[in-house]
Amino acid sequence: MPHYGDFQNEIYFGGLQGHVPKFPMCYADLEARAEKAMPPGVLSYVAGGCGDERTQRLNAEAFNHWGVIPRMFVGAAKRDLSVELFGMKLPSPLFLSPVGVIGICGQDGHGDIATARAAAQAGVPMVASTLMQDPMERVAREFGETPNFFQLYTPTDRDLAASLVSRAEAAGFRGIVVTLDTWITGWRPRDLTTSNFPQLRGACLANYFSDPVFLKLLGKPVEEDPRAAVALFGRLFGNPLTWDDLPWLRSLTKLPLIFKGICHPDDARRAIDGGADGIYCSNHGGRQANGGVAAIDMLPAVVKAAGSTPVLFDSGVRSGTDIVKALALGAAAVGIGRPYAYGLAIGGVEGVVHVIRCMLAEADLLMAVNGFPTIADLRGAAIPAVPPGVR
Ligand SMILES: Cc1cc2nc3c(=O)[nH]c(=O)nc-3n(C[C@H](O)[C@H](O)[C@H](O)COP(=O)(O)O)c2cc1C
Ligand SMILES: O=C(O)C(=O)c1ccccc1
Repeated sequence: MPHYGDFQNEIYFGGLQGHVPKFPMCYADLEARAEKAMPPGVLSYVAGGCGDERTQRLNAEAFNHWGVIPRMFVGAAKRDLSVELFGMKLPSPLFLSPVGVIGICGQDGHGDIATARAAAQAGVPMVASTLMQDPMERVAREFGETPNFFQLYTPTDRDLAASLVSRAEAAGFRGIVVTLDTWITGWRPRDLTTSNFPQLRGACLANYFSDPVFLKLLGKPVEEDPRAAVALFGRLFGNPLTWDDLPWLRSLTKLPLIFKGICHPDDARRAIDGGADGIYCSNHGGRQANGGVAAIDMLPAVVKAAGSTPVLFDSGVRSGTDIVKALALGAAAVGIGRPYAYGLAIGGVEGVVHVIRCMLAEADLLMAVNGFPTIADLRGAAIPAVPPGVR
């Protein structure tokens, strides 16, 4: 079985033939290339976050709070990065987090389709946002063997919510991720400065505009009155859910149901008691609330509270090293948001696959060097980087 880390040999041996990689090899270079490739409005929307973005920065920096101590004489010559999630065997623990403008991050305006193709090629699940530039049924045609998930922004209209979920089931998605932290958007100075919110300009609304319940509520074809259609989206988008809504959400599907945006152990416990199959620990990459704790620092308590229920994680993951740390802190699977959006912007399908390959190669080689042949071996291996008492 080939290892993800073999990508390194491919690059060095390619160098003997005079080749150097076409795409950036680290996050800083990736970001810099994407800044040149993306239209300013899309770039600021993707790159930005809430307030002065201190939580966004802290998400990435806080990985420095944790470290893995290397183990010797393990001989981790063979590694297995596969995980089992909701009864599905995945070749790696990485997934692509939902990005509700991915449809317009690439050069061709069909970024959801490109991402789905990259997911299929790399064997890495895509969590597809409710906000898509092409309808979910079209995007799902690209999935191949890779299981993928549908992320629901629960609209205020319950029939519309039910319709979106049943369409996702029919299209072949393998789980439903309900995002809880974004029924209203956080204060985002970069977008406010330019009065720019892509969805309110009609971008990425294909799942609404193709939905029978939405069209019935609109009462006329979208083409007849596009402004009214966007306005209706604006009115229906955000549902400030409470615990009372949980039984209804659970009743919508028999697929695995995962709640995204959970950072408090009590919320994890209560969601599991209410029938959640998975908990998704995330602070939305610092886009929603500023001034909070870094997501990675909240992961251990959420994992402990979740017990045997799998905990997915994202926010601030920028490298394979970060993936390894999140796994060591108990994540069942680890997501990336901005990194693959930048990959798409600079290289389409190939760019996303490149970002995935770099992340997994680094994670695999780190596990080799540190003596952890499987993810199960990694569990519990991360400790605070500054041991108590030293600070
Ligand atoms: C441009 C952008 C759009 C996003 N759209 C969604 C979305 O539609 N649904 C959702 O649940 N999360 C959304 N997120 C949050 C991501 O799923 C994820 O939590 C976050 O990007 C992780 O942080 P990272 O970007 O630091 O990796 C979005 C993030 C970005 C950057
Ligand atoms: O921008 C976001 O982070 C996001 O998740 C979103 C997507 C659509 C509408 C509002 C917010």
